[in-house]
Amino acid sequence: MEAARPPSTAGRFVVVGGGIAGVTCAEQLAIQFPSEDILLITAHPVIKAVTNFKQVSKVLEEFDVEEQPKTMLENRFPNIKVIQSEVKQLKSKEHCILTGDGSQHVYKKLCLCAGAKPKLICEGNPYVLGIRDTDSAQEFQKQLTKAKRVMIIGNGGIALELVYEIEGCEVIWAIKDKAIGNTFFDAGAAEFLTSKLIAEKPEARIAHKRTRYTTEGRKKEAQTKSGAGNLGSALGPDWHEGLNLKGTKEFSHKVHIETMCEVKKIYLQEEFRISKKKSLPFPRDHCNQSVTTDKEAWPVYVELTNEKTYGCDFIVSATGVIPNTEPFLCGNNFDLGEDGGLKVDAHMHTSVSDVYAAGDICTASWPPSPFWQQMRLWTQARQMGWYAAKCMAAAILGESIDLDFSFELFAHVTKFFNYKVVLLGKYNAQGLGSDHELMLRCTKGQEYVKVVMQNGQMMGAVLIGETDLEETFENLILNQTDLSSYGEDLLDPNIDLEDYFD
Ligand SMILES: Cc1cc2nc3c(=O)[nH]c(=O)nc-3n(C[C@H](O)[C@H](O)[C@H](O)COP(=O)(O)OP(=O)(O)OC[C@H]3O[C@@H](n4cnc5c(N)ncnc54)[C@H](O)[C@@H]3O)c2cc1C
Ligand SMILES: NC(=O)C1=CN([C@@H]2O[C@H](COP(=O)(O)OP(=O)(O)OC[C@H]3O[C@@H](n4cnc5c(N)ncnc54)[C@H](OP(=O)(O)O)[C@@H]3O)[C@@H](O)[C@H]2O)C=CC1
Repeated sequence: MEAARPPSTAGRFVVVGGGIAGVTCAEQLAIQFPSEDILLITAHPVIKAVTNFKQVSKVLEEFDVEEQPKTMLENRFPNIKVIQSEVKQLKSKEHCILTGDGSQHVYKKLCLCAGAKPKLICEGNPYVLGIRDTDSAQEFQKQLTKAKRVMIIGNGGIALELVYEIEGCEVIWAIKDKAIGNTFFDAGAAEFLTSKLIAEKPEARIAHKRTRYTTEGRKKEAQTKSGAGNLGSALGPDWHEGLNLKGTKEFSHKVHIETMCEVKKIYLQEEFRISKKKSLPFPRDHCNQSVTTDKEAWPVYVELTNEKTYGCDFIVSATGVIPNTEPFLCGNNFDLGEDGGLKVDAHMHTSVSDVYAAGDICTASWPPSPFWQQMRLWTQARQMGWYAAKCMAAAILGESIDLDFSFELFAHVTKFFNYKVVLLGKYNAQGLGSDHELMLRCTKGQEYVKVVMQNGQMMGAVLIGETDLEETFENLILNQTDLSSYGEDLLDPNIDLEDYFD
């Protein structure tokens, strides 16, 4: 492909953030403008790079993610210069950013990819941990090695992974909902998975084809003190693989689930003792014993809204994320989404001139395709970073650009409880109201297949286990094939759908 003309506007392309979104954006800009310097500014000494990218179907993709020292990126792309420094202030009117090392960088187009941070149930409590980056994951591991009981709050991705991975430590899992995994599953899929949580873990794990995560860069940079506070990039698939998530005891799983409750109050040991002396009415714990009879003196106690109180060694707040817009974007006039992200239009452009955003920091604010929704995931960070670079280039070159195809259909491949999990389209009938029907096929311990249908057309699907249906279903959703004549036969395992539709 012929290299694009160097843009004439003053300043250069600047990307903030060394996570998947920022690195992908910088790489793509470097490819499009080989004779231009691209500046990547990131708070952390290691960057995240996508490797072994494979488009496995129209929308489903597989890739590995590596933590790398910044020099590896600079060697691969000599026109990318990485500066390790925290951005302290954006002066959008002047088109410049100020960094912690006292420098000022003028940009012609800027892409903000500063990610997000954990939204904790309580700030400043040393017993409440959030997990975001390698440093916080290591801190969690350190605490776990001394723990007999931990409490996990939240019902999304991190909680699902932790309750399955933690061994040798009692887990009390408190969720707001009736069933586990509300961000990914309905009650049926939750029930299918729950049996796996109660069973002993098999010795050998099944290897699944999926995104992999390696920390080569981190090992190489192990001696480097990041000084980046909590500004590391987010972990991702298989982040726990290299960590020994074992407590002090010898059993594998011991998970107790408290449903439909939230945290009412957290007491440190001393506060708890004082309130006990005042003989407040103490709720009962999961063994149906009053906590007052619990012989253990726990460092921290959690009172739930269902009137139960549990003592534990520490609490993991796996309660979602908040986009990293504070404090460095203060004083600029960004439109924010309800979730606190920078609103971006169909060209990944924010409400501020020449400023784009991608990944966890942004809130997609274009009218979405009927089968897509934003979720703060690795795949979307990569797709947005790549597409943002394309849009920045198109704007400089005065070209038009259509919304990328990856935003046509939501597609996520992951692994929960050692099952392969594929989510497609409106997999939980999001936004479809009551005007839809569900079809199910389930073989206990083996597979769970759910499709969401509307007017005889497939709108979404949840595939758990080795179903091999993802590509066919992807096509059925994208093509909006009329499936009304198949009725329940659509999920008949004796019918080879591929023969019909591929
Ligand atoms: C524990 C965990 C497990 C996950 N598992 C999965 C999974 O299995 N599958 C999946 O798809 N997704 C998963 N995710 C989500 C996924 O990791 C994120 O959606 C994705 O990595 C976000 O990428 P990003 O580039 O937008 O942000 P980040 O990776 O957070 O990168 C942000 C970058 O910005 C830098 N930065 C921040 N502020 C500043 C500043 N002021 N100045 C300079 N630099 C700054 C940071 O140092 C960092 O380099 C997981 C997340 C977590 C926390
Ligand atoms: N395999 C994968 O794909 C994984 C993906 N991730 C991603 O990493 C990011 C962080 O993960 P995670 O923290 O689990 O975030 P998620 O957004 O996945 O889940 C947050 C959970 O916490 C609940 N919650 C929010 N506030 C409270 C509260 N005050 N009290 C109790 N529960 C609360 C939410 O309920 P509600 O929805 O009702 O608000 C939701 O169940 C997410 O973007 C996630 O998608 C993480 C791990 C694995």
